[in-house]
Amino acid sequence: MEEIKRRVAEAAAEQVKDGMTVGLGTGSTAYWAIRKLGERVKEGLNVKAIATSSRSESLAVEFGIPLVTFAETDVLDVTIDGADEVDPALNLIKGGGGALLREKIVAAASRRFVVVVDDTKRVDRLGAFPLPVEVVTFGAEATKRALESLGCASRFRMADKCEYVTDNGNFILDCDFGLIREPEPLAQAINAIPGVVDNGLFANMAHVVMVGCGDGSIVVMERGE
Ligand SMILES: O=C[C@H](O)[C@H](O)[C@H](O)COP(=O)(O)O
Repeated sequence: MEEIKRRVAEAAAEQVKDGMTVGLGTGSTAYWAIRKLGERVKEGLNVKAIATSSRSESLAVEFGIPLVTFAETDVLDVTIDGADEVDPALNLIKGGGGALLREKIVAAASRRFVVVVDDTKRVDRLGAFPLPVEVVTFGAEATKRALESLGCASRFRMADKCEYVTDNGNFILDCDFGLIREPEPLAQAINAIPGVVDNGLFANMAHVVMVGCGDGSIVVMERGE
């Protein structure tokens, strides 16, 4: 599995060109893209990057990738990130690693959003993977009840017996909505709840999904406009 992730993530990192500003995703697949980009920087590739989490920021520093901020950057040329589920229309569930908010900000600011996954992430319909929703800590129980009124069962993500806290100081509620018929309206309904910061549904955002398969091939799914 690691080999499949490595191959697909490195193939995406190979597409980065000199002078680009790159969004660095988060997770075990994005790791390989960051690592490969670091190797290319050592060979002379000139890029700048914005990371989607403190973990990826540390990796960028470790691998020698120069970092910038949104104070210096309006638009990123490309972002390479993983996903927890991908449907045939390239809608995604993300946030299994808790980084969904920064990932969505970075993806939304990118000309091209490239998603790298292994083929176990492909589904006909999103929702087997519980949808991560980032909520502010104040009133989190009330936000949980409001979310459940939309028709899900939810639980706070835990880390070492305490609520998991995101890079932004918020909690994550993992929400089981069952299979999701219409991702975009659900994403909007969730984000309309006071206390919700954002959710892990990335509807109509990915431009390309690169899928690493067990036989060594890479399937490229492009979004139809
Ligand atoms: O918050 C984490 C991100 O959305 C990840 O990109 C996602 O969970 C996929 O991670 P992995 O490549 O480790 O399966």
